[in-house]
Formats: sequence, structure tokens, C-alpha cells
Amino acid sequence: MTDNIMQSSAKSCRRGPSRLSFICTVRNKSYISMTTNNSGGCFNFQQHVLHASTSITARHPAQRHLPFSQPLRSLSRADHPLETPPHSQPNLHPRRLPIHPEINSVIFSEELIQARVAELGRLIGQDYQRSDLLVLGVLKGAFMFTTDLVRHIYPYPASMEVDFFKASSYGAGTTSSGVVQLDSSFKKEGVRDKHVLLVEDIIDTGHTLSRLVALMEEAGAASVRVAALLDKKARRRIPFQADYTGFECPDEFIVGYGIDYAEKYRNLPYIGSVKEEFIKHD
Ligand SMILES: O=P(O)(O)OC[C@H]1O[C@H](OP(=O)(O)OP(=O)(O)O)[C@H](O)[C@@H]1O
Ligand code: HPA
Repeated sequence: MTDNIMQSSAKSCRRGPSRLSFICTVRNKSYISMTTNNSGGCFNFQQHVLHASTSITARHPAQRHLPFSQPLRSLSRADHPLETPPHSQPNLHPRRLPIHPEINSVIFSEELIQARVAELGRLIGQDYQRSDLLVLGVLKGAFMFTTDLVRHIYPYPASMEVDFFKASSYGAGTTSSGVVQLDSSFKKEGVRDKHVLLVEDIIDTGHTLSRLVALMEEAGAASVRVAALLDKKARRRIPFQADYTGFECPDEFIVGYGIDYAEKYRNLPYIGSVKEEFIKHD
């Protein structure tokens, strides 16, 4: 079954107001459709669906005749047909990279993340269509989410700026120090009188975001909202609710899609948990 799916190509990904379906054409011409419930602002994932959708990795049309082992960089520009997906469709990046050997299981697949990020972009676009917007990505964890999200903010705000600054509280461990460290990249003058959207990868204890929202308010922002890809409610120490949330996150230390463990795994296009033997316990 998995082999079959691995050989498949994702034909379409449809979104409705209350469900999201992945439809794949499998080599033997059968169809697979998976649905997840999508309730309001927060996507309630179903574990079995996520694991299933993870294995739907399609090959780029230009890769069809290449062995899987051939690196993508050997393809020339001309090999890539310029197909621009309609703005309203999730951005399915066809690829077939093996799961990282130190990853235990994929919790949010690349396809699912991309679909949800596109959806959040449209929600944000609708809310800011008549105002200016300063999108502030919180480094390093939110670098990937921010760069994907801004491409999907539509309708376009009257004007939009994108910037980043660095805040951290975890160091090389898996627990928050509770002290949020900012570096000099944050300049208060840069947010004065602006409508700020803070973009974060994850809310865990809530220390980082409660500190950052207070900081924006002190700096004189006209308004402050928060978009967080993941919300790990079970670990909250300080009450905090984001304005735009991607997914509820299970109570596990997760990595990937910008999120690290001791600076590793930020490059992964999906989010998963690390195998126990690769976590250092003090
Ligand atoms: O809700 P909290 O418990 O405060 O956790 C959330 C924060 O933790 C992570 O940052 P980290 O300190 O690991 O820095 P990084 O973004 O550079 O990885 C993450 O990117 C959030 O900023
Ligand atoms: O689950 C997590 N993983 C990585 N970094 C984090 N920072 C807060 N929570 C997490």
C-alpha cells in the first residue's frame, strides 16, 4: 500500500468550508481520498489521517522519468514546467525525500502544513485588506512559516512590510528557561503606530508570546495580533490565545518546518518528533 502511494502523483487537493480532502491517483488508477475536519480557526487534526497523508508524496512531472535517487539539482530550469497553482489552492510541492532517520514519526505532513498556511494567509488577508500591515517573524523558529505565510496573504493589505527579529528561551534543551532573550535586531521605533502581526512557529508555555505582545504594546504599535502555526495547549504556563492558529499540537517535543532541537532539524519540510535515542537528557 505504502509503495503504491509513494509511486502516486497528487492530482488535486480540495478545500471546503468544513473539510479538506487529498485525492491521489495511484499507479493502478485507483483513487484515495482522505478528509480531515476543519473547525473554525483551529484545524483539529486526526492522527491517522495525518500519518496517511504524510505518505502522499508526489514526484515533480519533470522527475517522472528519473530514478528516485537522482538529485533535483541536476534538473535544468527547462525541465520544470512553469505551472502556477491558482492562489486558492494549497501549494503542493511534489517531492519524495526520505523521512529523516532521526525522526520518530511525522505529525504534520508537508502537504497538510502548506494547505493550512494557505488558508491562514487568506484569513489574515481578509482581516487586513483595508489597513497597512507589518508582519514580524520571530526568529529562528518561525522563519519558514513566515516566508510561506506572507506569500498567501490575500487580499493584499493596503501596504505590507515583512521583518524579523530574534527571541529565544529554550537554548539547547527541551524545556523553557522562562526568560525570553531578545537580541538587538528589535527596534522599538520600527513598530510605532503600525498594525503588527507577530508570526510564531509554536506557543508552548506562552512565555515568549506574552512577553513579545507586551513589548509591541510598549513600543506603541497601533494593534498587535499573533499568528502561530502550532498551539501546544497542554504545556501552557501563562494563558495565551493566538488570533490565527494553524494546528493544535500534541504534548510532544516537536521539530521541523523551522522548529529545532539543539539547532537541528529546522530544514525538514514536515513536523515530527525526534527518536528518543537522539534526545540528550541531563
Ligand atoms: O511558548 P514558549 O514556551 O515560550 O515556547 C515558544 C518559543 O520557543 C521556541 O523558540 P526557542 O526559544 O526555541 O528559539 P528558536 O525560535 O530560535 O528556536 C519557539 O520558536 C517559540 O518562540
Ligand atoms: O516542542 C517544541 N519543539 C521545539 N522547540 C520548542 N519550543 C517550544 N516548544 C517546542
